[in-house]
Amino acid sequence: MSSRANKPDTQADIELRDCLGNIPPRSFIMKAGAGSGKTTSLIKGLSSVIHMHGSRLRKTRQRVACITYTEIAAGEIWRDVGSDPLVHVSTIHSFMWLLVKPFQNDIRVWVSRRIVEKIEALEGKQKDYGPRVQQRTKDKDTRDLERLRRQSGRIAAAKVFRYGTGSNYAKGILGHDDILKLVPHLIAEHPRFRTLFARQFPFVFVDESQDTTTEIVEALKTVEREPGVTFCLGFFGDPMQRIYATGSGQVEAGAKWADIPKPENFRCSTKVLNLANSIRRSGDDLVQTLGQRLGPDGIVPTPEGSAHLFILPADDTRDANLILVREWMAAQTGDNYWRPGDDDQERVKLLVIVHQMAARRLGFGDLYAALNSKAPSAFKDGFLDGSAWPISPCVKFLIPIAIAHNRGRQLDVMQLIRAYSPLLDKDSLVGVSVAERLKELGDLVASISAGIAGNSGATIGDLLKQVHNSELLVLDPSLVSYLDPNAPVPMLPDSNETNDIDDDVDEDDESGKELAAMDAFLACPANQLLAYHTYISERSPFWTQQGIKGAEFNRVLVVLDDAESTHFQFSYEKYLGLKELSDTDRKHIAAGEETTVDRTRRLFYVSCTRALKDLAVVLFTADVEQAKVHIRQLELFEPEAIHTAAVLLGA
Ligand SMILES: Nc1ncnc2c1ncn2[C@@H]1O[C@H](COP(=O)(O)OP(=O)(O)OP(=O)(O)O)[C@@H](O)[C@H]1O
Repeated sequence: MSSRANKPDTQADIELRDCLGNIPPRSFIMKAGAGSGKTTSLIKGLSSVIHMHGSRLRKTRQRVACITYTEIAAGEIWRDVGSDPLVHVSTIHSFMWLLVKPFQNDIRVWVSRRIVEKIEALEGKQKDYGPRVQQRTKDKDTRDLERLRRQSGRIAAAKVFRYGTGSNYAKGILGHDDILKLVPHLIAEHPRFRTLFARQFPFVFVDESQDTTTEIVEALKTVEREPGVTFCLGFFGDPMQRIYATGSGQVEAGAKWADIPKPENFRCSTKVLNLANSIRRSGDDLVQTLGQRLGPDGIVPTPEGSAHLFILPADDTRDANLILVREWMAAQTGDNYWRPGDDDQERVKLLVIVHQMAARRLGFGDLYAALNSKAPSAFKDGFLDGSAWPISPCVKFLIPIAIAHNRGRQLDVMQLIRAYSPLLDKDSLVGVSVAERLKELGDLVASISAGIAGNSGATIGDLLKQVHNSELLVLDPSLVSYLDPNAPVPMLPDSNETNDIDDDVDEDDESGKELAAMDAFLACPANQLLAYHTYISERSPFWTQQGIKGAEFNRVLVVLDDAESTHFQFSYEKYLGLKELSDTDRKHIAAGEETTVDRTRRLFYVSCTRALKDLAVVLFTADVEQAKVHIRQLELFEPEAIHTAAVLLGA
């Protein structure tokens, strides 16, 4: 077995084993900070289940389920438990689909009801149209309603229901969102479903539980409470590392559950850990201690490391100053890898929330403006990790396939088609010559690649319409609604226009905002997707696909820059007390709801705690001196580790 399963036991691992060995096994939560080894404990826990209960589980054809955040994490965990078939590791969506797939009749009933609900919601919306609702919103609603009514009439014709990336009920395809709603519904309404679930998987562990939706957490807890079933549920998470608004944050332990603390940090150097603890002081006050690291020759001392803050002017010296910071860090730490080089990605992990000006410089200014400036908040959030529904098919399929095609990696092209496209499914090949279909696919891929990685001048709208019309992908219905042939051709707004709006803006007209954002998005040149992809996969603190979450790097450079930011979910200046809170923030505080400050603190915490040894934080701000005086009082960084441009002069 691999290294993670063989890490030395901590007290938490011993308590976890006690839970698993208890008769009946006891459910638990393990809440612990960054780098505390939660995933390591989870893997050790899975190994313990195999060891303690394996032969019984095998006889009764039962398995242990482990839910993780990404396919990549799932693969790593499964390998860490020796690829044991007793353990089923998967993402939440795949796991939920595995549970629900055999219940085809119940799915059909649910889908019919869901369409009726959607129709009723739209009809209700139409009745309540206020004077400000645009005619285009009304037309779109009418088209959506017609589509839903058509689908409703065709449900009976769907032979089986399958799980896909987007949903198309008439074709029997359920999307991600459907699965996350369907399963909690079946769990809540059908005792038999709860019993069968627990019988199949008597142990269920959830990693990164802070980002698991509240509905799923509650549904799992309902199974755990079912009388007469044996079901051991374990949540591993850290509320301070929640990055999605839909995440449950802190999972509360049930009455008889164990609440297992894990106070050590095995990842960060002493200085980085001190900073991490300081960041949490204004949050939930969780304090971590240095974990004792054991090497083959005994205890390995924790490196002292460093955590520096550079407060620098927010002007056109930014890029030059970032290079000077790296030079300074190299000289200070004696680590040459701080200096820029050809293999820069391997050297320093740069984490930054991009803003309008940077996006323009990096080559995706229009795309940024479309999905940020006046866009609904769900688009802004999902922009930073590629999960927003307009852009997600581009991130998952169109961009990777264009890259693979251009590099001549045919195997990767085919793998992507097999994973995402229904065009090679058995059903879709009935009566079609395979050679013809492959030729059709080849042409489509070439055209997409020319749009994204070539100079065909195609817009994102052109590509998505092509994908939709050829049925290359099943797209999310929200997106389909904009690709309708009757929808007017979108126009690209002037990207140099200042689109900044205050965060106190009226949030009521979300449909109007969505229309405007989608117009701009579909009109964007498709070749901006490549630059955007480079940003999110290399610099975004939110990129979970092969990710920042759970990842660690020797040298981390975190850039805090609110300038021109239209991403009001985050503001480093508000977090650091350099900018006044808005009325909206105050309203949220009064209502006990989370604020920009809470979200930014979590983002800052996740970013800083990726550093194994040395960390440089660069704050670009208008008034450097005032910021320096203020930040010193916060006691986040050690006073001698707070610098201004003066320190860089000799670098
Ligand atoms: N018991 C241990 N002894 C020594 N090192 C450990 C131990 N447990 C974990 N580690 C090491 O600490 C680091 C962090 O572990 P892991 O990724 O499991 O933490 P985590 O709590 O899941 O992190 P995060 O929540 O920040 O993503 C890894 O390098 C891991 O190998």
